[in-house]
Amino acid sequence: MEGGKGLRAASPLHTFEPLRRTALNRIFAAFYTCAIIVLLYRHAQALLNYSTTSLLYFSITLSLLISDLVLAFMWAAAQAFRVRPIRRKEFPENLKRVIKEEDFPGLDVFICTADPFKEPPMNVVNTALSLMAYDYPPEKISVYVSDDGGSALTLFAFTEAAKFASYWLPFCRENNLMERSPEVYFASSNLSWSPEFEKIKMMYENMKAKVEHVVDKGEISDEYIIDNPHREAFKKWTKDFTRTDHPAVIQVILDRSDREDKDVSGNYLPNLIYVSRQKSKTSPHHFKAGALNALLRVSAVMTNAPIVLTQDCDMFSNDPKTPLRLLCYLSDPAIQSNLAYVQFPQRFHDKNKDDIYGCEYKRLFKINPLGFDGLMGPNYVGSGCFFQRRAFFGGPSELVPPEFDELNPNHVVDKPIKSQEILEFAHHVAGCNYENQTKWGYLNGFRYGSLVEDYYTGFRLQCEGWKSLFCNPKRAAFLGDNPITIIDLLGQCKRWCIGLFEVAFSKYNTLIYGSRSMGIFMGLAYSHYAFWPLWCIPVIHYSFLPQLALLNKVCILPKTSEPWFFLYVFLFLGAYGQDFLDFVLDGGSVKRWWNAQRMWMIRGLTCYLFGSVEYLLKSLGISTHGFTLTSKVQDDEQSKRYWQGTFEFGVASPLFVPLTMAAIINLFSFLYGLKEFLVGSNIMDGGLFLQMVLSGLIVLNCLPIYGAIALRNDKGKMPTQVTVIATFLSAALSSSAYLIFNQ
Ligand SMILES: O=c1ccn([C@@H]2O[C@H](COP(=O)(O)OP(=O)(O)O[C@H]3O[C@H](CO)[C@@H](O)[C@H](O)[C@H]3O)[C@@H](O)[C@H]2O)c(=O)[nH]1
Ligand SMILES: [Mn+2]
Repeated sequence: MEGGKGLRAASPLHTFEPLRRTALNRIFAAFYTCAIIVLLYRHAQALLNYSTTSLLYFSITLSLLISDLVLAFMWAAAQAFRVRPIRRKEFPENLKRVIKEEDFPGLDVFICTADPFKEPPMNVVNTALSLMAYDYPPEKISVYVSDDGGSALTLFAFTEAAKFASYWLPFCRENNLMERSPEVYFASSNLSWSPEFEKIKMMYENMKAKVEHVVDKGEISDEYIIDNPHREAFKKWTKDFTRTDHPAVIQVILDRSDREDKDVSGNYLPNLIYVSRQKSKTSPHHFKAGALNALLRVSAVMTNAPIVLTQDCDMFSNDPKTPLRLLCYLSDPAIQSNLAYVQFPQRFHDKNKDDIYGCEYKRLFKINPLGFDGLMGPNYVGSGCFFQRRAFFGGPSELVPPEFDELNPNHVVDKPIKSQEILEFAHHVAGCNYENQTKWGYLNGFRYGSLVEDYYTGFRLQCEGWKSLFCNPKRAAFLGDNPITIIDLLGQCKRWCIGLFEVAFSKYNTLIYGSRSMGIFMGLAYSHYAFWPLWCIPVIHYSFLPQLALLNKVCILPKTSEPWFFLYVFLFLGAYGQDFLDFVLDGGSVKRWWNAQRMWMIRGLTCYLFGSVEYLLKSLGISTHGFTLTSKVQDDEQSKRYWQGTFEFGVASPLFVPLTMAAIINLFSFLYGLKEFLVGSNIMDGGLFLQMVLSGLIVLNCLPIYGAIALRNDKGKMPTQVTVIATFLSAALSSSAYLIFNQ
């Protein structure tokens, strides 16, 4: 099929094709729907026959019904992704026929960082360098670094990076490098040696050592800022300057209009601007969304490029031609006029190993691997996403103008960025009280009100009538790291759960408001994520109830001799099998899929549950919950264990208690069932077969947890405290179950 109408068919800029599995998906969905209806009918019938059964049986059926309803809802919502999957392709090589390089749009890059100790400044520098070195006219690029931690260490790292950039950028261009993050490039194995290479490598190592030394010491001694034009800026870090209370610091580190800021080969360098917005304990700062809105304004005042790229500090560019792929869509007037954003996937820089935490789940969770034309592209996932600036100011047909004309997306900046006037105004719009009584965060810019500001903003923009695209080239556009300890991973996921519920239960809820604004399929697709934490209901039910029943020889799932048995088998294999196929057809390995489904189970027993509870407490006003940063520091020992495929527990967190309990109870019920089977009791014919299989599957999933409880002695093992508490609670739970089942 042909995209980009009006272009010669011989040289399209982009195309898309529906995937072959579409028809199969739809047929399967029809069958599966029937099966779900039959299952619900079975439950309803059992409930109605209540008079002839016991209260116990009634409650078990009711609780199974509730979990199955959640499963059915999640399954139905996920079908929105499967009705019309497409795959897109871009042809950047055809661009030169439609657009000249001097007509390329300007690009403002936003890099967010918030804490020099959790997000090492050298990582942030590498991200920035990889983007500054894009294969794009450097005079069209401006890189803005948002430092929410307000740290002089970060500013220092960037003043050093700027010096290095004037060597690094020409080096990348002349050698046509693909990896333009120096750290990644120098660590890669296929390097060709040359004197020039040796020189630049030395330079990088020196800069890195210097920056890391300063960060380790935690302060910048005077000797380091000698001859530095930024000395004045460092003076802003007075005694009273704290991360939560400080004035705005905006420092132009590289200025492309400055004749001195050229690289060693005489080419322009991109603008590089350090921004730390003003913070005060008395005004809300809205975390990352607030930081991005401050950047939207500061960049509007200084450069106002029509395209904005948002980037987390731990995700670097892996393909210098990425912006050209974007242009393939923007050069198509039919698409350009209502396109809010193009999202690129962020893959994990995983050294080709299988990640025990199934890191690909992040991809499956947030980015559907396919594009959904007419129905959906993807949601915005916070990083690796190019926006049209215009999208932040009202729907495609009506502009919601900002307070000042200077912030209007159509405004043309006609003064140099270092001029007094521009700098003063930039500081003004970065003020902590600037947003009071304005539309920022509500009608303009990144939206406030949810800890998943990315998901929420993408959703709201699409409700306004904007479209989005998913661009999934073979070579990943961005690579980054993922947490290597399970507590970091679950903490991150808990924050997402709270944020998603904030959207699900707001007046902009995805199901009603979403379906009304964008149609039922989009509403469902967004709901699949908004109600994500609900997974904890079926996961917890199916991890405890059938097992406790098994321990008491009570049969709560169909017997092998009943026709219902086949219904259960179909429902289970159908959902699991389709998930497996989607994963594998998209290039995932079997082992990765296994890891990903294990993490799904673990999340169900941990962060989905705790996230839901914390959301509840938060909405009752009992507790508050902020944006807890994910740590990007890689402890050597932890890294080693992680890459050996060992789960990293280590901290005594309540999050691990229900998980350990499930591990214990499933092990016991499975062993009990096995014993009964071996001594020849008729428990299998009695219908406990499904319950046995379920326990067995969970035990298999829990193998690393048994290891962490009993076999390991390193720092990452399950803390004894957790094991003791979980054992105690499991004993209490099974005793109560015994009393209930045998009353
Ligand atoms: O007050 C804050 C908090 C965070 N950040 C930045 O936000 C980014 C994401 O934070 P991180 O701790 O890495 O969270 P993750 O869970 O890894 O982030 C995912 O989830 C977030 C929403 O919860 C999205 O914003 C991110 O883009 C997405 O990668 C980082 O660059 C931070 O520096 C800020 O700028 N200000
Ligand atoms: Mn992150």
